[in-house]
Amino acid sequence: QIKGFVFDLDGVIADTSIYHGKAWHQLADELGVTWTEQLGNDLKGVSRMDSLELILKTGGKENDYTLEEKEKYAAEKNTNYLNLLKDMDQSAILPGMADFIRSLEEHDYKLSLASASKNSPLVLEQLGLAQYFKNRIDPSTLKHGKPDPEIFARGAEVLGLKPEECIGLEDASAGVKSINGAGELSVGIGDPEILHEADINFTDTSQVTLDNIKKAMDVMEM
Ligand SMILES: O=P(O)(O)O[C@@H]1O[C@H](CO)[C@@H](O)[C@H](O)[C@H]1O
Ligand SMILES: [Mg+2]
Repeated sequence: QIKGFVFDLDGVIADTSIYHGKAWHQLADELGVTWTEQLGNDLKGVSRMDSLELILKTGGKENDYTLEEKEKYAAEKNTNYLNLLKDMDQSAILPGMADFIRSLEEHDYKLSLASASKNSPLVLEQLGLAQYFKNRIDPSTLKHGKPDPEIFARGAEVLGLKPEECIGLEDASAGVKSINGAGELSVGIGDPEILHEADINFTDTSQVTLDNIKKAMDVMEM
């Protein structure tokens, strides 16, 4: 029986993936690395330093910079990202997500947040959703980032639930892998071809409701 929901943030609750994409694209241009949609997708759900490493590797530049220089570039990207976030308000909550989160609370489901982003407390504040996510996994305490199961496994633990009592929600394939690896039921939001490993697929957040999830679970005879 499902008792809890473990949420990714960027691209699931908040329309912030585009801002991360823009800020990484800006940096890739500066570093002379060709930006592609595929690269943009591959960075989704991946921690800041792992994202930078992925960009450098894509450009064959992974050995061109010292750790110090890499940290400087990562900080530069974050400054650009925070600038893009400056005017963000509750209108950046993805369609249907505020109602969905409220409906979960009304039905006494437990909620936790499993985001790779160190900016998630700020984003939740700006969206006026912080009160729903008191159980937030601090990504700086992780040994391994997504697609490793650690963050979603801890997302269930912090709720005092078993993985099989939880549903994880993600927009990134690295995130779906993490949910599956943790033994939770995975809901993939976005292109079903990219998120083909998800147990349940919705093309966009407006379809994510308790009813639709129950219907999909009935189809899976869960
Ligand atoms: O720079 P933070 O905001 O700490 O981490 C971000 O987390 C995002 C996933 O939610 C990921 O897509 C970005 O590449 C990463 O920079
Ligand atoms: Mg995401």
